[in-house]
Amino acid sequence: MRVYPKFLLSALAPEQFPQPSAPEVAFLGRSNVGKSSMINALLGSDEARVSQTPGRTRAINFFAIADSPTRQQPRWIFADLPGYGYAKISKSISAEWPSFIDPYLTNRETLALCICLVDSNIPVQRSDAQLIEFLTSVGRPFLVVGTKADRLSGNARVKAEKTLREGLGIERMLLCSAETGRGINEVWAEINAVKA
Ligand SMILES: Nc1nc2c(ncn2[C@@H]2O[C@H](COP(=O)(O)OP(=O)(O)OP(=O)(O)O)[C@@H](O)[C@H]2O)c(=O)[nH]1
Ligand SMILES: [Mg+2]
Repeated sequence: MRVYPKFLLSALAPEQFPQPSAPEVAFLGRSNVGKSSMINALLGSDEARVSQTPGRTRAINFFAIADSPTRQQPRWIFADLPGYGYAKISKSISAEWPSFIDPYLTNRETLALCICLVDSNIPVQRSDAQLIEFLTSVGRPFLVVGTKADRLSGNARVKAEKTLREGLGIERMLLCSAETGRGINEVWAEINAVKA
C-alpha cells in the first residue's frame, strides 16, 4: 500500500489537536512496545521517530496520510500516543498517562480505530488489559496487535497468541514485526476497512 504521510503536529493539550479532517487511527501501547516502529513500517518511511529511550514521548503526534500524491484531503489521520506502563508497578493507566489521553480516547469524534500494541514476547500486562477494558467501556473499536513477533519461533508464536488472547479476553489479534514486515499487510487491511 503506497501512501503519502505528512507530520502534522505534536499536541500536549486538547486545544492543540488538529481539526478533525479524516477518520483517525490511534496507536496505543506501553512504552517501547514498538508503536513508532509500527507506524514507520506501515508508512514505509521514517516519519514517526523511533526512540531508544522508552517513555520519552509525552505528546500525541499526528500524521496526515493521503492515498494519492496530489490529493489535499488526507484519507486518514494517524495518532502516535505516548506510551504507558513503563513504571514497574503501575496502578492505573490514567495515573501515568498525561491527563489529555483519556479525554482524547473518550471524546475525539473522528477516532475510528485504536490499534493496541502488546509485546508478543512477554505475558499479559495489567496495563494492557486495563486499556482494553477502558476502550470497551467507552465503545471504541480496537484491534490488538502483538509486536516483535520476529523474536519468536513458529511454535512460540502460536502459543503467545493464544496466551495473549485468553489473558486479554479477546477473540482475535494479529502478530506483527516491524523488522521483517510480517503482518503489516493485515494491519493495512484493517485500516483500509475504516469508513471514510
Ligand atoms: N525485534 C524487533 N524490535 C522492534 C520491533 N519494533 C520495534 N522494535 C524495537 O523496540 C524499541 C522501541 O521501539 P519504538 O518504536 O520506539 O517503541 P514506542 O512504542 O514508539 O516507544 P515510546 O515512544 O517510547 O513509547 C526500538 O529499539 C525498536 O528498534 C520489531 O518488530 N522487532
Ligand atoms: Mg514512540
